[in-house]
Amino acid sequence: MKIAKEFKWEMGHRLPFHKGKCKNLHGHTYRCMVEIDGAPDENGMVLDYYELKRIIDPIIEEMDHSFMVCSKDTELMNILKSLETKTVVVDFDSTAENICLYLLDRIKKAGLPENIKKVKVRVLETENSYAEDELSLR
Ligand SMILES: Nc1nc2c(c(=O)[nH]1)N=C([C@H](O)[C@H](O)COP(=O)(O)OP(=O)(O)OP(=O)(O)O)CN2
Repeated sequence: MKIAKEFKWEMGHRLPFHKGKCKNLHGHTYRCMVEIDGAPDENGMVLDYYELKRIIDPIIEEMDHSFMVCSKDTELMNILKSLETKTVVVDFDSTAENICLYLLDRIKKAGLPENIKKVKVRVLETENSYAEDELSLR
């Protein structure tokens, strides 16, 4: 049985390697759908939506109203440091695909109950495009 919940955050980024407009500093209203797959418990719940929110919200909160920057983007790292603005420093370029893998890793590390066998994350950068991947937990 699968259940899912959608989360949303505002975040700036840039893709320094990009030949088009995405090399510029810009932001998105990101959305992600977190889907978990497992056996329902004796109350008929795979996981209480409240519990799912309790696990995922802190990860989303770290990114909300921040600027995601790759540690190799030294020019931008220095600017963000001088601005003393909220940043999320990562070791990858902030493509939707990489953010999706990042979220899967963070969710795995946050820990989900034993009955959850799989987690799937879909990251939407715009209304019209998404990246999605899934992870087996057991
Ligand atoms: N495979 C990927 N392609 C692109 C990514 C990405 O993460 N993975 N990212 C970008 C840019 O960040 C860009 O901001 C988003 O591009 P795009 O979807 O083309 O944005 P638009 O607003 O122009 O498009 P809509 O049609 O409004 O969705 C580029 N490519």
